Amino acid sequence: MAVFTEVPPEEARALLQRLQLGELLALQGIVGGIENTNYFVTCSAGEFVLTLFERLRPEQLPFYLYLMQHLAQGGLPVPNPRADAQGNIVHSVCGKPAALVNRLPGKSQLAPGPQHCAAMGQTLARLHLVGRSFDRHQPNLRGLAWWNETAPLVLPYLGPQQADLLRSELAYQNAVAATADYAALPRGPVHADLFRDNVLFEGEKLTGCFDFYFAGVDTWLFDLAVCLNDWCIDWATGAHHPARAQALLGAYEAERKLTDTERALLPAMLRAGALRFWISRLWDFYLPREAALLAPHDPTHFERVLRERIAHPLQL
Ligand SMILES: Nc1ncnc2c1ncn2[C@@H]1O[C@H](COP(=O)(O)OP(=O)(O)OP(=O)(O)O)[C@@H](O)[C@H]1O
Ligand SMILES: N[C@@H](CCO)C(=O)O
Repeated sequence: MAVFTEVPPEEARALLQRLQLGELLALQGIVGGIENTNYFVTCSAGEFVLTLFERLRPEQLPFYLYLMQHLAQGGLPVPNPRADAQGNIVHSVCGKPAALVNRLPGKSQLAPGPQHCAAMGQTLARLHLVGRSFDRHQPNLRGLAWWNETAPLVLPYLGPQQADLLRSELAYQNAVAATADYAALPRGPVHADLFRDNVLFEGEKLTGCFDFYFAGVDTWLFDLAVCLNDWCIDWATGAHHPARAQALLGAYEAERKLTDTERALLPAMLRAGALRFWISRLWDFYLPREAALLAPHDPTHFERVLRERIAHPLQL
């Protein structure tokens, strides 16, 4: 359970009052996530999700919250943060920065078929296109600079083969990032963590994308690679699942065609997407915070995915 901070009902009531959302009817801690404290809040005005930010600094939050608002206003099924009478969307609860967003309907589809992947591809392309008119800027804080900083912290815990892979892949990604082709990739606000457990469906209809707290400005191709690495693989081996990958890419390209440079760099970005989550999972596993100990994600999964991406680059 990832409730790092217990929220007493009085604190939730005070927030609802500030936001003019009526009476508190129920407050329930959400078991699941590993980054933030989350509660479902039921009140007279409806159902909401309260998030207390445990790691992010208050000055980093407006980018995420205004991006969600921008995307929601652009017609995407994204939670829309509630503002107080002064227009503030970053609140304070139990001394932590916090946000209250509408609860989206639906359930995560953890065993998606091609139809779900197509819905994901279409929504991802729309998210990129609607994001073009968002005027705030914050880099992807889990990008190359963070990989370079964090790899030395986890290397001491790895065996020699893992350490070799981590060092050589990091060197490869630094080299890719220095090329003119990489600099030419289209970019904008990206979600950067759009895994199956951050998306909701009712049947085959995609009804929600949430957890924008790793979003940032980065290449659209990186975002696409993160999705392909989670939605379109054989979960046991990490190998590509061709039918699902085709469905996701086809639906994405029906909204926005990939450039030739993007097509050429997709195999490298698939490796980058695997490396990013291998490093963050190693970091959470070997250098955990207290509550994160309860449900660390398996780092070896992304080691496998990375080895697969290197051994069998995706042919478009
Ligand atoms: N707006 C929303 N509408 C419906 N359910 C939501 C919403 N936001 C969060 N949830 C629920 O809360 C759970 C945890 O949220 P979230 O994934 O954002 O937490 P986190 O700690 O940031 O997680 P992660 O480990 O994925 O980074 C989700 O799995 C989902 O069930
Ligand atoms: N999606 C991440 C967790 C952080 O959101 C992972 O699976 O490692």
